[in-house]
Amino acid sequence: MLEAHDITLGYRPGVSVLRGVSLQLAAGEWLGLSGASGSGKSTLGRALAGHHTLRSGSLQLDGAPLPRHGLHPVQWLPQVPELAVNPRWRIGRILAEAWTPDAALRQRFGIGDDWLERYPHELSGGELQRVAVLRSLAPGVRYLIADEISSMLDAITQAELWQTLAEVAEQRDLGVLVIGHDRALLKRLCQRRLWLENGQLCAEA
Ligand SMILES: Nc1ncnc2c1ncn2[C@@H]1O[C@H](COP(=O)(O)OP(=O)(O)OP(=O)(O)O)[C@@H](O)[C@H]1O
Repeated sequence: MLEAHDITLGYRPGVSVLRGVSLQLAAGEWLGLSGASGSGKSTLGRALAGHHTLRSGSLQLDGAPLPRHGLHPVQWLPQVPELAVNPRWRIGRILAEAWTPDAALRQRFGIGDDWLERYPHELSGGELQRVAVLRSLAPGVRYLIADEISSMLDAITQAELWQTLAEVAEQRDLGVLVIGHDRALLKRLCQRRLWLENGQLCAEA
């Protein structure tokens, strides 16, 4: 279980983007998160993946603090995959730095063998997003924060990406927090959905 207890954080002194936010995400669960633009969804997603210093509150994985070093068991996947990869590395090296997915899994994500020799700018945004998703699935990763990851994909590629991710998540019992503005998509993917407003979370129907 991934848990946030009463977390508060912000960027500017005296201004908190999140104010006492608590949530629980179980292994194997898909949880949706939406809210108006600027409400703090990405901030919360990055915080869960250990990218922010909290002003107060805590994060726990199975009742213990999250590790400070090594592979983080919670991986944040940003909308813009360029943020997740080194632009000067070829795709093969980008993947290998995280782990070595086998050819069958690469194929399930539609990643061609010839891509491995290319640089990130030599792939489309949607292709690079699939690389970033596969890269995040290293053994030891338990939770994914999918922050608007499919909004730049066409409908068919989007459906294929979610289908593949759902299969892998089920096999590995991964918990997934899906952040997005597309409420129909969140409703389809997630058993439970939350809404972020004024720095606080509430349940969404
Ligand atoms: N690095 C930063 N430095 C300062 N302020 C930031 C930073 N990142 C985000 N903010 C501010 O924090 C608030 C929350 O931003 P965040 O990106 O978390 O919102 P969001 O709900 O994900 O928005 P969107 O739906 O538009 O992606 C916004 O007011 C934003 O301007």
